[in-house]
Amino acid sequence: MKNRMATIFDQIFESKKADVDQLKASLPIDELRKMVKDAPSCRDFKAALAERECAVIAEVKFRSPSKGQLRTDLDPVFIAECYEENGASAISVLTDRNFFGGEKLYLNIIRRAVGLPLLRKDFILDPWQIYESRMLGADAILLIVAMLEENQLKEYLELTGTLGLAALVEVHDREELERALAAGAEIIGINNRNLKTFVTDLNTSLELSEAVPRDRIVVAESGIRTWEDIQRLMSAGISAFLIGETLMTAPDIGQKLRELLGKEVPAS
Ligand SMILES: O=C(O)c1ccccc1NCC(=O)[C@H](O)[C@H](O)COP(=O)(O)O
Repeated sequence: MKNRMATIFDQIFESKKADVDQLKASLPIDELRKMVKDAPSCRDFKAALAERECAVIAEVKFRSPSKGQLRTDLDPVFIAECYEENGASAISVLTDRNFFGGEKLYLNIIRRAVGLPLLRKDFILDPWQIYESRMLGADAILLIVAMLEENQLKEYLELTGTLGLAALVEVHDREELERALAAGAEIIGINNRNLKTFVTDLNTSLELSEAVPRDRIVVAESGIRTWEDIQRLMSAGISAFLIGETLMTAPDIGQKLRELLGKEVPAS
């Protein structure tokens, strides 16, 4: 990982690396590579974002490092169906168990229940996980610039494309954005969450999106709570939004999603 001040990513990196090392020992990458050949084709994540004026990637996320447990009724399929019925463009599925209460199995069961493209939200440190994502039923993966060296980012982006997956390349600041653009990222996620304080600030997306060429898709990530937030981001030309906590903590998930899409006025 690149040299910088310690953040939550350092803890996640150590834990993830230990998991991946164990997995690689039990299933060598060459075996996994052979298995991928029989995987069904991917749903088009990028097109799903591009075709709407306001595209929400709705996240299935039961726990977070910043807020702890978000929801106790753990029914990922019910939540995904609710997202699809109420206008989501894609679904983000947390598969990290240790920090986010996710499961890899969720990708498989959600894929069988809905027709939307699925983003595997995890911490990718090794090509093994990219092949694994394809096997698990993901249509797109998250590549976090802060967790990857320059050559890794390029290599992983290339492999992602070769396997038919899309990549959401996540940045937190100007320097990471430049690295993402130089690596050829087509979908740039701008994360509004400060990794040291966990405070979210939509100005991060507003400011950094100005430096993204118009032929790339910008996804504003984290801390989006209202239709007004979305309108503010849309006025800066952003048209895709990754939303977890606001949906997962809502008493009526479907209603909250319709509100975020401007299809329903919030109850006062
Ligand atoms: O969600 C967290 O607390 C968190 C902490 C540290 C690293 C990453 C974290 N979240 C990952 C995400 O990118 C969010 O799940 C995603 O952008 C949705 O954010 P939100 O709508 O604020 O749940």
